[in-house]
This record gives sequence, structure tokens and C-alpha cells, in this order.
Amino acid sequence: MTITQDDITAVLRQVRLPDGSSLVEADRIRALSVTGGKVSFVIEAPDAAAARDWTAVEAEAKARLLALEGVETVSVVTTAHGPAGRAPAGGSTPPDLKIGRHPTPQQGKTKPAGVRNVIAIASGKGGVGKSTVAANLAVALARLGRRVGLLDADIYGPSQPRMMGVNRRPASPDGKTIEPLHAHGVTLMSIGFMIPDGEAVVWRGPMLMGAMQQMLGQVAWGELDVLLIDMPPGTGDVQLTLGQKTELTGALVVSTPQDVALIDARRGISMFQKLNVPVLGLIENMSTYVCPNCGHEAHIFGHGGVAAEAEALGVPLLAQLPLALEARVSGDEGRPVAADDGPLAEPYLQLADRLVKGGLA
Ligand SMILES: Nc1ncnc2c1ncn2[C@@H]1O[C@H](COP(=O)(O)OP(=O)(O)OP(=O)(O)O)[C@@H](O)[C@H]1O
Repeated sequence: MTITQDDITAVLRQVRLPDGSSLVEADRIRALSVTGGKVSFVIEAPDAAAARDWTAVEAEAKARLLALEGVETVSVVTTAHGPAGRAPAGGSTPPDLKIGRHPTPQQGKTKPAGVRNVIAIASGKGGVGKSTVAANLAVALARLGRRVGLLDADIYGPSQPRMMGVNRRPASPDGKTIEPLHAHGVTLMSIGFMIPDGEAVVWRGPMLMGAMQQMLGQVAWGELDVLLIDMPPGTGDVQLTLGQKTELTGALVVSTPQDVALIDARRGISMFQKLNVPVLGLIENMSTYVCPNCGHEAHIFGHGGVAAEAEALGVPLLAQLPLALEARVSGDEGRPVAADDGPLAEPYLQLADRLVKGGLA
């Protein structure tokens, strides 16, 4: 019997989350792939705590699917992907900077004084690991002795406070400039430090442009070899504004090997090309999955797609990063894997080294 995505979805519809809703109705299934009898997918939990509580849900989904005739293997990973926690109450008063104001007119492209290179980390689609890559690359560059800044411009879901393990409101001694925070050797600013939860999503083009201008111009970045910008997913206002108004050294585009992610990545690349922003390369995330129990290597999101795409587009494939539970847990705990020695840090250190040697960082 040939198994289809609909067969799998029908089974997953019966699996209930602790609040009684079904995995499918609650829209928690990502990257469902069915190849012959091999089924793989990701369950996306709203936050790390939920991901931990959903172990039984994952087990039930797997057991039900394995009971389905024609299903041979089921690979399922639960990841947490939610907005950063609210900045803790107390501490210093937030700077009265009204982030999200209308932009002041600007001629041509600029970049913060003292910053040598500005690199955008982009993705065509959400959830492919762009913020994870941005955080780890920043930490790896800092470990190589570079002066690195990381600007979390993901207005719709700022995740760097969580991934880098800091969430305080930045100080503004003079009420005009914003003092960035520091973590793992990286100078850090996130839109998430400045805005009340939920507010940003209502912003429109001009407000977003104003906010971006402030994040680049009002933050005391200091002297940096490179400033990485963690962009929102897709090809919206923020990307266009940054591409048009900021002197970007280039963009790194992150994708999973899935076809749908690649189609979106292509769109992102084409946008940068239209904006005359050099695409420095593609980064494949969630490339392979090595089972921590049996060592079996699986290609949950397919294999070879990003390399083929890079070749077709004439851009280098700069890194292939494995799908690893530790990468997710470290991100949720605020200590990126690149901060420690180990096999997961290696590709980031190599990527960082490549950028340094290329004079980009
Ligand atoms: N290589 C990996 N292995 C395991 N989990 C990963 C990996 N890369 C990212 N993740 C997890 O996947 C989720 C999404 O990652 P991340 O937030 O970096 O994606 P994103 O592309 O920035 O998404 P968005 O733009 O929608 O915020 C997170 O829970 C993250 O920890």
C-alpha cells in the first residue's frame, strides 16, 4: 500500500496535545515528508517548556504512524520556536526612544560609523534556523578574536534574547543612544529588548523603516569588524529597507534542503540580487540527522537540494549544519553550541574562519 501525506495527516489529526487540541488542528506539524514507507516531520512547540512536555505526544504520534500499514520508519523531532520571553520587570527604566517612529529622510546607503562589514543573515521562509545560524556564527567569530555585533531585526519573532541568554532592557544614559548588551563576546541588540510583546506585528512599512534606522544609527555599536543582522524571514519591508538603505557587505541565505524552503530561498536570493546586495553564499541547515541512540544518519528534509541550488545560482554552499537536538536545546538555554568545543561548533568555526580569510569579518 502506498502511503500519502493525507494518510499521515489523518493519523496525526487523532493525536492530542495536553490542551485537548489535535496536532494538526493546532498547526504544529512542519516539514512532513513521505518517501516510500519513510515518514519524517517536525513537531513545532511554542516554547521550550512545551517541547519538554510534549515528549508523550511525540511518542504517541510515532507509535500510531508505525502501526499504519506501509509505514516502515518514522523520524520525528520536536523543536521549540517561540517568541523570546518578556524582558524581566524592574532594573533600569527603558530608554524613551519610541522605537518604531517614522523614519527621517536619508540620502543613499549608510552603515553605523566604526562598523567595517555588515552581513545580513536571511532566509526565504521562517523556522529554517536563520536565528540559530546568526547566533552561532556571531559567537564563532568572537571566538576567533573578531569584534562582532549581532542585530536581531526579526521584528515578528525576535529570538536572540533567548538564544544568546540575555534579556534586559538596554541602558540609555543620555536618552538618545542605546547601549547594546554583551553576551558570549558578542555586542548584541534586539528589537525584542525594546518593544512590549505583540506590539511590533502591527507596524507597517514606514514604522519598520524608522525602527531599523534607529537600531542601526542610535545603538552605540562601537568599533566592529562585522555586524551580523538576523533578518525576519521572507522578502518584506524590513529586508527591502535594509537592502536599500544600508551598506550591506553581503547576505548569507539559510535554507533547509526541503523543496519548499529552497523555492523561498531562491526568492530571497533574487531579492538581494535586485537590490545589488552580493549573496555571499548559502547555508544548509538541518542537513542530516544522526540518531543519538543508534547513530543512524537520516536526511529528514531531503538531501543534496541546497548544494544543487547553490550550483545553479552560482553561489557557494558555505556550510552544512546537522539537525541536532543539542543545537535546539542550547539555543533555548541561551548558550549557542558554537560557544563550546565539540562537533557542532566545528562547522561554525570553519564558516567564521572562511569569512575572516575572505576579508568579510
Ligand atoms: N540544526 C538544528 N538542529 C536542531 N534544531 C534546530 C537547528 N536549527 C534550528 N533549530 C531549532 O529550530 C527552531 C527554529 O530555528 P530558528 O529560530 O533559528 O529559525 P528562524 O529561521 O530564525 O525562524 P524565524 O525566522 O521564523 O524566527 C528553533 O527551535 C531552533 O532551536
